[in-house]
Amino acid sequence: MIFYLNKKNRTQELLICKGDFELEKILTVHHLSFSNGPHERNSNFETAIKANAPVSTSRYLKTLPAQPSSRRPSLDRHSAITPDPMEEAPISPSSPRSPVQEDAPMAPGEASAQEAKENTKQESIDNIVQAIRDECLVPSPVLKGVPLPDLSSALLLIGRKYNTLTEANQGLREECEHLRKKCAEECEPKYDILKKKYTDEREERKRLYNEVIELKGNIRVYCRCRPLSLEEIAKGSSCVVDFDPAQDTELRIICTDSSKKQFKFDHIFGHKDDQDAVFKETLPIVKSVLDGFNVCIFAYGQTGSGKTFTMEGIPENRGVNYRALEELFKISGQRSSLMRYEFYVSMLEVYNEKIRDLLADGPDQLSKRLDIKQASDGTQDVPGLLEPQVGSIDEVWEILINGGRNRSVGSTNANELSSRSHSLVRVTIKGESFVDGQKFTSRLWLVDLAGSERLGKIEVEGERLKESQFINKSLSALGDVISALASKNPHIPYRVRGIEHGPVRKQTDFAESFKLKQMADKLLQSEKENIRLNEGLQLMQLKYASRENVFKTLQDKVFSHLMIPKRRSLASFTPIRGSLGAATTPDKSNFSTLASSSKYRSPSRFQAFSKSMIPTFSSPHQRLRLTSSPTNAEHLDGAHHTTNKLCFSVQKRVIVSSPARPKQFMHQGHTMFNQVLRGGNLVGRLQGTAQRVLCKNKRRSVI
Ligand SMILES: Nc1ncnc2c1ncn2[C@@H]1O[C@H](COP(=O)(O)OP(=O)(O)OP(=O)(O)O)[C@@H](O)[C@H]1O
Repeated sequence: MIFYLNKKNRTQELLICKGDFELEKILTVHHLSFSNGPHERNSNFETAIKANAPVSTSRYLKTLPAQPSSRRPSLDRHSAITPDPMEEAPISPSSPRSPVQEDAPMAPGEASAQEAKENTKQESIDNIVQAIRDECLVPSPVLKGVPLPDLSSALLLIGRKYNTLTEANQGLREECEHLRKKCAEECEPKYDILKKKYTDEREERKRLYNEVIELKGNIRVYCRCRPLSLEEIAKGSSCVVDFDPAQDTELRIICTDSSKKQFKFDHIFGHKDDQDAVFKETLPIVKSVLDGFNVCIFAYGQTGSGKTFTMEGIPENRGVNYRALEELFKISGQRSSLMRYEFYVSMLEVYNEKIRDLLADGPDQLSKRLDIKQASDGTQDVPGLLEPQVGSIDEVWEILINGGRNRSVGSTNANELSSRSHSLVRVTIKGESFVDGQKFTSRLWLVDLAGSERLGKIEVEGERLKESQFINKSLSALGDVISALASKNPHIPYRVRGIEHGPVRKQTDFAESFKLKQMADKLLQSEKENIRLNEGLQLMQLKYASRENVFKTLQDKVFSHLMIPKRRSLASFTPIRGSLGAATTPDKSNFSTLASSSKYRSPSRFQAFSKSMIPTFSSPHQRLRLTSSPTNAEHLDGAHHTTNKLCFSVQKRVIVSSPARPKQFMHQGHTMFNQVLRGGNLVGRLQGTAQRVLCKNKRRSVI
């Protein structure tokens, strides 16, 4: 061991080297004085080292190197510990000779041996220095410039560098602490604001996303036309799809009778569109899973149309499943400072109406029957389904490959590797926000359905036939479900009525929806018309009520007029029988009977009598028309002039010649009218209208 001192101010550093010059550690020694001789120095060393580190001081002192003068550390005056000539020789075999030994005369052989030893020593020192340089604790460029033999200077430089760095480090620590405090003081309120902004922004993004989805329709349908296979080309088959790339939402299928059937989709991919183009369209909806939305993407179509190619793809041209998961991992990496995500993958297939776990190991596990159960939160689950956690896309790919191997496929004449089951990949995502601690679990379903098959065309039998029947049955059930969901049918023919689906159904026939819209418009129109007619009717009723009232008042007046001042003249009065439209001849004998009877004197009796004699009219209009009609006039002229006159006089009094009366009638009529209004619970608007009608009626009467 070698000790060197690097003294700085009142703090000194003890550089402890292992072996020859390999720096082992640096100890800080406080208030160490070396000025009073070696003994004191030794004891000071011991004290200092004891105070700083659990090391054996005597051992250190004994191994203090006695270097040749030429190589003795030329420490500066502050850092020098010169070896004590009184000390015993170093124990270390590698230590150089002591200064005492250096002065003794040597034999020539001994000298050359000594020289060889020195050279070896020098070599080892060089190696050590080189090692220090290479693995230097302080790789200082200054140190690299130090000449090799000047080890003490090198160590000194290391020490100095160390001190400087320690000071700098301390300074940086303090500065860092200061900045941290300042940052906490200044940024905490800003952080809260930012956090709130972030939360609001996220909510807004969710809301907008929902709106977009709503506008576009939750169910989006894309169509992909695969290119003709080599086999089809060889057979001379031609493409039955008529598709204009400029109009990427409309597609026509050429039927066998050359007629065309038109279909509409959200987007149509032609045979030149690759896997990437297809995936890009699904990307926004896939991304939404990371915001907590449940998503299902499924491929549906006839056998051999390219469903498995689209969903699974091939290793050199991977499909939606792989790309979706790759994207999810990518985005989760980008959001790693804000969110923590966990991914779990399951794979299952529905084969002949049985659920099989495709990730199960061995035939026993694979044949284990699984069921769909409704969870307490209303979601559906398959208890017992394996759901390994995945941390990277490579793990996912491995799982997809393994699961795919377990899938039931068979050969039909429509597709050599036809899927005989519906395959489902379920990705469960558990997310947690670092900002507000919000947690969610969402699911992405990637479904490759078995192809619909025309049994006559694919000519299957036995097991394949059974499979085909199951496939077609389940697809038809799915068709019913989708149809019911899309048309908002109250009865959904499967369990899951909680599904939210968008208001827009892209696959809808537009002509049909236009028809429906027209019908709805008509209905609305007729409802409006109905309301208008009802209002008219009420108005008419009011009119009628008010006129009836006027008529009643007139009638009363007529009879009171007849009864009191004209009693005598009534002797010549013959009541009119029957309707005025066919007015009867006045009958004097009747009147005589009436005049002599006691009934005559009683106004009420008279009223009863007159009511029976004077025809009633369905409306005041009718009465007015009647009294002034020429037919009536015919009956009222000649011998019955008095009666006629009376009639006219009544009319004249009431309607023409009595200016005070109409006002009074109007008041009475008004009061009655209000009563009618109240009785009929009619509103002020009608009241106003009716009042106008009443006045109008009155005016007409006066005229
Ligand atoms: N877009 C495409 N480009 C090139 N080849 C395709 C494309 N789509 C499908 N193919 C090829 O057509 C063949 C049938 O496709 P695939 O097996 O995916 O059909 P499928 O609809 O899944 O049939 P099934 O319902 O019987 O399982 C495969 O050989 C596939 O590689």
